[in-house]
Amino acid sequence: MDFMLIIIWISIFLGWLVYRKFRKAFDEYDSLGMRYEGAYESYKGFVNIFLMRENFLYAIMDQYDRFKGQPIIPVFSLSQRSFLVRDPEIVKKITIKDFDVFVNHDKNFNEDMDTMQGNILFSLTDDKWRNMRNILSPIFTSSKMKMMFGILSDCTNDFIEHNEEEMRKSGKVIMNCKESFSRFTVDGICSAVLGFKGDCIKNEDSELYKFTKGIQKVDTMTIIKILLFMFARKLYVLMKLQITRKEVYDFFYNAIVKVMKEREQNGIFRPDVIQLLMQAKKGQLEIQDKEHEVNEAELSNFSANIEYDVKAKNKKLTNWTDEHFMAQGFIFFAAGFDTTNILLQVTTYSLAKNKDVQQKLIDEVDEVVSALDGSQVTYEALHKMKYLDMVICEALRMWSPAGLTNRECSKDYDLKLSDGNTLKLRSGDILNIPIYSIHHDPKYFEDPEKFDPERFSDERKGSIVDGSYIPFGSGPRVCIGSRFALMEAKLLLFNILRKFTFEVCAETPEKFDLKPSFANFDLKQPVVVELKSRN
Ligand code: HEM
Repeated sequence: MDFMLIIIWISIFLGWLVYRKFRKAFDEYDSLGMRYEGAYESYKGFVNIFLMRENFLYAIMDQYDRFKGQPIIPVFSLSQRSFLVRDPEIVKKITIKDFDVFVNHDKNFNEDMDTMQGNILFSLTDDKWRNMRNILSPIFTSSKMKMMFGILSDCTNDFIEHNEEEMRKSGKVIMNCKESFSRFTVDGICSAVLGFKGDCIKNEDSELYKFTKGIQKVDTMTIIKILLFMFARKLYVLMKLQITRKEVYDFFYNAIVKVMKEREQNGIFRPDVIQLLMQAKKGQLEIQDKEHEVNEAELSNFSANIEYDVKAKNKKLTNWTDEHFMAQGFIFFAAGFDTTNILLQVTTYSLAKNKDVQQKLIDEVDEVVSALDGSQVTYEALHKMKYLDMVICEALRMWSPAGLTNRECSKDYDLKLSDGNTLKLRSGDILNIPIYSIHHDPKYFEDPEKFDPERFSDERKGSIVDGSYIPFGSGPRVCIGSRFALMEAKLLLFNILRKFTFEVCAETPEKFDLKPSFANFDLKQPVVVELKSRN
């Protein structure tokens, strides 16, 4: 038989299998007495995302918009019952008030799927998560951030020197923000987490940079593996498949496990995350009491998160190995460079397009610079900058690099809804929290497509509905790296605006959109701006 014909028959068969799953899932929803999108529309949406015709965040937003007035929508999922949360009250309930019922993220991404990704903090569950979160939390307190501030300042200086050099050579700098900021964030995360200088900013041909670009690449092979895991899990496990490619695993094994051993043997100390992981592993790292209180300097930070106290119920439960700590190093690295890179891109674009906002920010930068009297900006001075925080908050609202998170329900639970109904949740149900959609809902943010940092001014921020602004998630499971990301982005923006302005140029896109993808937040058109010297 013709090879093409076989492929067509296999595709039809797989399509039918998927459709059958949809039908089965929706038969379940009929008893709930709620409106939901029919099997055919959901199937179409799912296929569009998987064939990379649309970005998943836009598809979710479409669904979110079609069900105005409904606090929660039953949605299709391949494995268990799944819902899309539309009401910030529910967000608060499941992430904070009744956190103990909703401790875990969707458990689908587990050790069976990938030994490394299944052990990252995001994937760990129940007491294992509690225990690891407790171990890791001290790494991200303000005192440790201050320790890493110097490391990041060095990377910032490299960035500025590199662009000044470019300006001297060519008279102007047309900056491809994705490229430039990802070189900066790889250098930053490399020095802060892995403890070695990446040199990606200054070395155009950096091998490390080429390698890191491929770390999170979702290629056809990865999609096939994910589908196989979803539809034929036993076969996937039998074939010993992994999502993380071997070269990525080996890189982190050498950079973390081997380095930890070397440092241990030779008594080497460096002020980086590996060192903190080594201390954490031995139980030598604790949050000082005063660090539980919100740091005075951080009170002006609207987007900074408070660390919750989460204690594992069974303290002796875990036998962590070096590989478990390697998984945490990996996620700090992987989560650290892409998210902050996106934040920097969208902020830069918004500043170039909104000259009045940029000028106001430059005025604040200049005020701080004159108070510094020629010295480098400090951690405290940076965190007291209110307008810088407002600008970052608004960029995170409009284009939060993590547009979706979720919680899994762990037992039967009556979810009381604002429309007076009760949704009877079952153990295993997934509640998706569409961060991007909520941030763009005019009910919570008037004129949501307008870039308006004033929403976060002292006068107006009080009117933001609790649970509607969640760029880093919410509750005890909130992003552990938020302080690091904010510090890194603010530090670079401060130092750039000290010397340059961002200008729209011929290559700057008129508007920006997300690239079609089923997992990634990536911009369709590269953000390009001109850097103009302020002298
Ligand atoms: C602008 C930058 C970032 C954004 C917008 C962001 C956003 C998020 C969100 C929305 C979550 C899920 C929270 C929830 O479910 O409630 C999360 C979790 C997480 N993030 Fe981030 N993140 C950023 C940067 C970082 C950085 C720099 C790191 C590490 C250095 C990091 C490490 C993590 C980890 C480990 C988790 C899992 C936490 C847990 O399950 O306990 N993130 N992040």
